[in-house]
Amino acid sequence: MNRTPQEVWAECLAIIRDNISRQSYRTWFEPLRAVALSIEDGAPKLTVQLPSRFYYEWLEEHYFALLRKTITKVLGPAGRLYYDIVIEREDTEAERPGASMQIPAQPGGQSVKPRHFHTMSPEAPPPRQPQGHAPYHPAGTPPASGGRNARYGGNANGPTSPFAIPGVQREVDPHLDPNYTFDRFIEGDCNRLARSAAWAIAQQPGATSFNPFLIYGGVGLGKTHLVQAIGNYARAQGKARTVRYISSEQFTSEFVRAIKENAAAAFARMYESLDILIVDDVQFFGGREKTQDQFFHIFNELHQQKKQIILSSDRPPKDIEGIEERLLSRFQWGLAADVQAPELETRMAILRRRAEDDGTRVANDVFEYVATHVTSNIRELEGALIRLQAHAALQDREIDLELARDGLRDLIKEQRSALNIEQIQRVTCEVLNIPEDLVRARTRKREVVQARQIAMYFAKQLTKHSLKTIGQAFGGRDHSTVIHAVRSVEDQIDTDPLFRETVDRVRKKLNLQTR
Ligand SMILES: Nc1ncnc2c1ncn2[C@@H]1O[C@H](COP(=O)(O)OP(=O)(O)OP(=O)(O)O)[C@@H](O)[C@H]1O
Repeated sequence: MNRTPQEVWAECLAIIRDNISRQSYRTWFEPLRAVALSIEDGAPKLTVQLPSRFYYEWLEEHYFALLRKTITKVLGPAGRLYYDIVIEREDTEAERPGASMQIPAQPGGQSVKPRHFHTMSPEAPPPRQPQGHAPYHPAGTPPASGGRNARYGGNANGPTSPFAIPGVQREVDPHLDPNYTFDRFIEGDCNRLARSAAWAIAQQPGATSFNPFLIYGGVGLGKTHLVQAIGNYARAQGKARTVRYISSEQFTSEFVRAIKENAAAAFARMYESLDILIVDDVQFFGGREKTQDQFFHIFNELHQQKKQIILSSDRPPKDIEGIEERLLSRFQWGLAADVQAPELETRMAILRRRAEDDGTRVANDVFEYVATHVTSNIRELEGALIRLQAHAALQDREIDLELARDGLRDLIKEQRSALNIEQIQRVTCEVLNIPEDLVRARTRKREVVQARQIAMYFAKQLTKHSLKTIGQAFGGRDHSTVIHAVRSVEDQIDTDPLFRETVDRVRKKLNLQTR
């Protein structure tokens, strides 16, 4: 082979460029570099370097078919494409067994970047979810009696209860929103564990050790989306016949109604017949003893039968109040995974994806502008985009930076007055490039302590919270730790120019949030 990798890749790029928008090309393909061309087992193999794992995931998700077609055209049907992903060093590596790698320092005095070779050939794609949502059809006609799904009803009060319609075989309404799919869920550091576990469960509901699977995290961070994606996927792929998504509040009112209508037994039987039960916001079971008791029995029955239970909560299981110990401990039998506020990169990707799905043209810098300013949660991020779409439609204009500034002025003002400790933690961690949860964790690693102290310093400067409240927000530390942090930051600002520069960068970014 006497062509260079760069020449081959240039040929590929020419094809790719003709097939996608200029903006997508610039974002996703221009930063890629061809690094090797070889023959392996008689097949030509081109290796391109990607700036991060994020690119890899994005390319695989969005451009897999195009890449395969292109490589086949340029290198022939046996041609293969390999990715070489440069992964930024994670400060938590030392704490994660198996995640660290011994890497030689790169020439040129740059900070060491671990390199991780991840190979991917177009012939061997990762498992992918088919597009769309297949309607649920029970296999054949439901059994007349005896089958699990046939066991509804027959109660003295007639067919008023949704669980009891004598003689009628009912299909369980899954209550799933078909838009909540894995395909539409953007993965980032903030949700990686939860997303991976959800994906594994969707392949084999009830058969993994993640049973129950509990996702927890703040408002609007994708818990409902992810738990429903499992249900949608499992149904579409025939991995589960009966799925039901329900919020804990709806479950409670259904139960209350079932009792009133003398249909509690039918209620329980219906839930116990499910292949997958998804209960959202389980924290609202708190204080409802009868409902908890009923749920406890359903839980046990399903778990014993190796049926999948999926739960969500706005806080970790140990912090859920008013729930009986026996139920709480069951919540922790499987896997509890958190979702956190997305980092800038993920916020931008979510916006981009939403705009693409809606077929809205949005200037590239608008994504950055919106994602920089709307940081609280994904629901608000989507709300900001909808607002811009409305402004653009009304004014018959494209969504550019000027329109974004105008359209979001009020929203951003609101955010300004609402700068809170969480935002300060998030921004500080983004600037210092450490995972946000570590500032609330026990770790004493030097860089984490530094980020924690800087965030405490700004929390003291920029919010009206007491030292005690600030300490609490950093993993339950006391007020003296906050005083120490503030002094330490002030001292270092005076004595260490590099440190001062770091603090300034955080301050600038915080100002950006509030401008
Ligand atoms: N990672 C993601 N990728 C794409 N869209 C997302 C992602 N996370 C959340 N969303 C979208 O953000 C919106 C809010 O998400 P969702 O309702 O799942 O949040 P939640 O955590 O369940 O919130 P709540 O606690 O208020 O119920 C939804 O429209 C959802 O599709």
